[in-house]
Amino acid sequence: MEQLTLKPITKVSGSVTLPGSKSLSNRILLLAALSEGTTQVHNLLDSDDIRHMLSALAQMGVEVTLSEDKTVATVRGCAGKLNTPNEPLFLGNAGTAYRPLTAVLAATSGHFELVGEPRMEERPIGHLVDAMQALGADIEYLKNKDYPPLRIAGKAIHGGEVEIDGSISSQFLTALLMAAPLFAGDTKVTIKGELVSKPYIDITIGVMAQFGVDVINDNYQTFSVKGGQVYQSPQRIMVEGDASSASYFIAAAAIAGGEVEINGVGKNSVQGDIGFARVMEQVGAQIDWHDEKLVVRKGELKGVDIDANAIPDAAMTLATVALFAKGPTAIRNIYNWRVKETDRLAAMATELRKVGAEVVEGEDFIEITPPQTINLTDIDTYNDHRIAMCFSMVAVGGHEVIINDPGCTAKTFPTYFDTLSSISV
Ligand SMILES: O=C(O)C1=C[C@@H](OP(=O)(O)O)[C@@H](O)[C@H](O)C1
Ligand SMILES: C=C(OP(=O)(O)O)C(=O)O
Repeated sequence: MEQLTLKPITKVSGSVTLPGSKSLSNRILLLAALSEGTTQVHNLLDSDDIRHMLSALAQMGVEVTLSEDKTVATVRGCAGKLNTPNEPLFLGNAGTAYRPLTAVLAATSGHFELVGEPRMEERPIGHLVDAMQALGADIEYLKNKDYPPLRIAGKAIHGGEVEIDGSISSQFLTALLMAAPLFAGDTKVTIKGELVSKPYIDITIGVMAQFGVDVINDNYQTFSVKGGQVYQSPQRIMVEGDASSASYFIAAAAIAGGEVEINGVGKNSVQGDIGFARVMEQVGAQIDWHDEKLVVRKGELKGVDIDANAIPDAAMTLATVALFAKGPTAIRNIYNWRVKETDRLAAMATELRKVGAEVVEGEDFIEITPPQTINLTDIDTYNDHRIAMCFSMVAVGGHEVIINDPGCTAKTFPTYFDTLSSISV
């Protein structure tokens, strides 16, 4: 296994440009593919999760041309008509590819098998399949009930009233909303349970609007979408920088600044994870907010106690910032960390204890008390890009750390360690 030794970093300073948002990139690619018209997508993320969406679209006959650096894509829309692929669609561990494709393909004529990495087969999808089956979709589990892989016989879906459980992942509702305009009639979706990760629904509704489809959101309880629509290409669309990826540089500057300019997200960001910057202000970071960039400096850091349900990805970064804050940090209402790339609550607790922190791992929370001294250790990353990136904060805090399998950042940020090194002193 590859290992990366990060030497102690005494200061970070300079400027970084964020890669495009994963959440926006995969939503935009799928809607561009389903559209009438050709869409030029700028600042597309080049990472594993996006590659899986691109190869699935190619297998279904969608023409996509990529610039040499793979950040500009020209997508020739198929106006809702996809080909039956010859092989199963392999979607890695990309939730933003697997879940939306499940709903959309169930409403598109053709036969499809959706497969993924072993971990994908442990990530639930039953709430989405239940809702689609209630609408008449023909979706079959190929191994275990409620989990991928799936076989889908696409067919006309009539729409109507449907309930969906929103308590495990917002991606199920995102998927249903993205498919709903393809249904013959109108759809009204009612949420069962408390909807998690709400800001991702705003991203979905925002992107759908850019492709000409309105969603009526009644207080995150019911959502209405008109049927019988074809997405309309906006012709040119720009992917904002990735706000979850920004979290590592915000944290690094707060711990070891220097001054770091982070280009690509700012006060106008459409991504909920920009909320991490507000949390870091509470922790003690000094942040200047611009329209499309943040400038972050170090501060006196103190532990906070937050409900992180709205920012599940960026909140992981707070767990390693906690190592360098005064007093304990609590991150609450994050049960669904357990069903992501790995069981992130268990993995974070284990690795934080290895560096010396005192950790309480609850069913849906984690409390971290910083250690007196940081142990030199290697960090297991569980094929989870965010664990690898989060634990680079140990080096940023002035302590050598060894990251096992650093290549796992390829899921969303293949150049992460080079970018961190470019601002490290
Ligand atoms: O819709 C999206 O783009 C995402 C939603 C979130 O998942 P959950 O809704 O499962 O929390 C987030 O963790 C994931 O990285 C991306
Ligand atoms: C949870 C994540 O990914 P996915 O889109 O596969 O759910 C993530 O990127 O942290």
